[in-house]
Amino acid sequence: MLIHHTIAAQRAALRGRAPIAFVPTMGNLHEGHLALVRQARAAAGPDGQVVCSIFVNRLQFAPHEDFDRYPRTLERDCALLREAGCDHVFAPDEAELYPEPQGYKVQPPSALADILEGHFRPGFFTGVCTVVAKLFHIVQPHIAVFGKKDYQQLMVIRRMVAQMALPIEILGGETLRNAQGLALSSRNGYLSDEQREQALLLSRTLRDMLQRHAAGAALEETEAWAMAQLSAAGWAPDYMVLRRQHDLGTPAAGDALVALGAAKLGNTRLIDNIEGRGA
Ligand SMILES: Nc1ncnc2c1ncn2[C@@H]1O[C@H](COP(=O)(O)OP(=O)(O)OP(=O)(O)O)[C@@H](O)[C@H]1O
Ligand SMILES: CC(C)(CO)[C@@H](O)C(=O)[O-]
Ligand code: BAL
Repeated sequence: MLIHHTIAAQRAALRGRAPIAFVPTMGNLHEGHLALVRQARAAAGPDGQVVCSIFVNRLQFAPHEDFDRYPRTLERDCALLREAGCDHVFAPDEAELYPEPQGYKVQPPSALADILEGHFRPGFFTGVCTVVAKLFHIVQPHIAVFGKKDYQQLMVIRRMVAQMALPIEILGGETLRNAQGLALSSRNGYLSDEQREQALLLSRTLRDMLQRHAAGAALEETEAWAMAQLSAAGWAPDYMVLRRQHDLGTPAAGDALVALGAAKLGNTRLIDNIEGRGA
């Protein structure tokens, strides 16, 4: 496995073997990331190349968010990636990826990017699309793998690739959870032991939302119930909603559903989602 800190070195190293399968991350890797890398390895095949990028992208963080304290653990990450079958780690610093202020940006359509995560993190998806587009230009992958844990992000990237006619197949990776159901996330590292137990409420409530709705509860009633559950347990929920899987619009009868939620537990903001089928 090779580690590259410059765009030139990454580009030069990738000449030759195809297909290239790419997993973009912000580092501080856990089993969820490694599952995406294994998925990329399987998709690339023994003759292809797997690239994982590690870059904490300032553009997608608001000034009050956790950019500065986001964990940077490159050495440990590289050891895990080697084990998981990665061929190249692309780990540029900010001066390499943004040598001048990034004035050219990729702005996704409002209908998809200004709802849910984008509503509570204004500009987030512009930051994500800009860095992902730039990484795509550098790595030029044939395949890229994104986790379903960031459900809306996966959808935004799929639409970007389709509308921009990028020759990249986007694969979605299932959300890895711990034994109790908590979605693995780098930000779980901010939680105390007690908060880790409390954090289970997020996935449980999402699951309960799907069940309640399937049993006949109205959409608004189910969403209000979920918000109240979290608030009563001391969380500050941003949203707890049922949407249709296809485009995150308001579901109609028979649509395949996804329950999505984001909430703060103490100072830590967690997101999760669970796919299901409605009444
Ligand atoms: N539990 C998980 N299972 C599968 N994929 C995941 C999981 N957590 C994150 N990913 C995916 O890994 C990729 C990189 O995500 P990122 O580095 O932001 O990790 P993260 O754990 O989601 O961090 P954060 O706590 O910042 O949300 C994304 O495509 C994301 O959806
Ligand atoms: C896709 C990504 C690496 C872009 O910075 C980030 O949003 C993430 O880790 O999900
Ligand atoms: N996992 C999505 C990246 C972020 O929260 O900034």
